[in-house]
Amino acid sequence: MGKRKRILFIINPISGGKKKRGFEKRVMEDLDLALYDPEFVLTGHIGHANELATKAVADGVEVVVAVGGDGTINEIASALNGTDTILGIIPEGSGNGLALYLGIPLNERAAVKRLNRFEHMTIDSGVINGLFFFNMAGIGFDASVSDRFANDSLRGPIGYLKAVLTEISTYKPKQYVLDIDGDRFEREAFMISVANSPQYGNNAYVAPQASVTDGLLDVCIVHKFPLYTIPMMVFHLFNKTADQSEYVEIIPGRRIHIERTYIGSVHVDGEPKAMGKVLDIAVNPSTLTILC
Ligand SMILES: Nc1ncnc2c1ncn2[C@@H]1O[C@H](COP(=O)(O)OP(=O)(O)OP(=O)(O)O)[C@@H](O)[C@H]1O
Repeated sequence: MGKRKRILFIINPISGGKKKRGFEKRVMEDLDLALYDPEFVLTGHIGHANELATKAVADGVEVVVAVGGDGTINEIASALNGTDTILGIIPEGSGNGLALYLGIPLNERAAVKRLNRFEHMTIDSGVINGLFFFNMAGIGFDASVSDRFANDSLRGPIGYLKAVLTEISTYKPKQYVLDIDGDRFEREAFMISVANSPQYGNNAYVAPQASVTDGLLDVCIVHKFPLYTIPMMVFHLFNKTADQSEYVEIIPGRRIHIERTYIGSVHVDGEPKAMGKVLDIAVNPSTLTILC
């Protein structure tokens, strides 16, 4: 038998509103212990997963598994990005955008068993004002939603829905100037998402043509739309046809510069981050290896 691979499970105890009690015991039943030598640790605060993953990389751990949602994945993947350490995902979030896109099962046991295949792929990452993202970053309406969601104790898809419905009745479109690979665009937008993967989470596809391996980010500009078109917009989102909506414009690019008229939240893989009026975004091709 060859040397077993060190695998560290970093568990977010609050993500997705699930407690994850007994997680370690269940993993020990399903993980291939001839292949892996597992360790487990719980996160205690925001940023802790990043600290733990940075240490794991330095210690030569071969696989670090994010047990949580896109925020937990972001913290861990930011530490693994550009290194040889491989990311694993057990989706326990509210949206699970990257996991759903990669086809990782939402069922915990199935996701653990899938780690035993040790099949992996290398994906692109994005960077916005120095912060990495792997799924999606965005400004406007969706950033306001992530701000509201982060400050609400209700997690899970119901928590998201509540944040969306509260925000949609009051949100006003804003002015933006964009430069995408040297082409200038002036737009009034409801929101602008910069997509590495096609979906936010919960199978809501804002940029259906996006790919995590094409060396591009898809800039998805959602224009002001009349309220009566909301059912149609929602249909497009879940039918993977957002690019066919007359209110949606999608422009792929590698280097994106956005100027806005206000400072405030930008969401980075669903987590709100305070940023200024100027946003510089770029894609880094093939930087993160993930078990899938
Ligand atoms: N012990 C903890 N207490 C409070 N917050 C924590 C703790 N550990 C991690 N966090 C923070 O919880 C936040 C939410 O985590 P995560 O994004 O994984 O779940 P989610 O928001 O429910 O799912 P998704 O991003 O898929 O919608 C992250 O910002 C993370 O830093």
